Amino acid sequence: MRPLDALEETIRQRATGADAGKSYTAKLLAGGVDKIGPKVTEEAAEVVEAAAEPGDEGRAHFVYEVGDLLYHTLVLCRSRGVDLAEVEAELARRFGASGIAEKESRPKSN
Ligand SMILES: N=c1c2ncn([C@@H]3O[C@H](COP(=O)(O)OP(=O)(O)OP(=O)(O)O)[C@@H](O)[C@H]3O)c2ncn1[C@@H]1O[C@H](COP(=O)(O)O)[C@@H](O)[C@H]1O
Repeated sequence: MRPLDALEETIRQRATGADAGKSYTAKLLAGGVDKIGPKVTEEAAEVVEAAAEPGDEGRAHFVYEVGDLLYHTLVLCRSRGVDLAEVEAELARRFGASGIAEKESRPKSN
């Protein structure tokens, strides 16, 4: 299972009865979009800040912050009842619309 899928599954489990006192995810979900929305905004700003940091340390910090943003975005999706698969289907639809998927799957002619 991809880490993103495993994370989505954990978030799904937290949405069904986890203790908001013990689980940060359950606490966020209990607050709904009003609570999770500002966290996504905050994490997005931290991603952009980290993107400007130089060197290996800056790069590692950027990766860390992107992880935070993906986590909070998945929690927001759960709050709206949206699965990652639905977002992936939307991205796939765009590939279809732009013809990129077709071009990539086409055998290369020399
Ligand atoms: N990936 C994450 C993850 N990324 C970030 N965070 C939490 O997000 C919070 C962000 O930090 P902040 O300082 O901005 O927030 P805070 O001040 O602690 O809290 P608030 O501002 O929201 O009140 C921290 O508490 C982090 O621990 C995460 N919490 C949980 N997960 C995943 O979710 C799983 C379930 O977690 P629980 O629901 O806590 O059991 C974990 O095993 C992880 O896989």
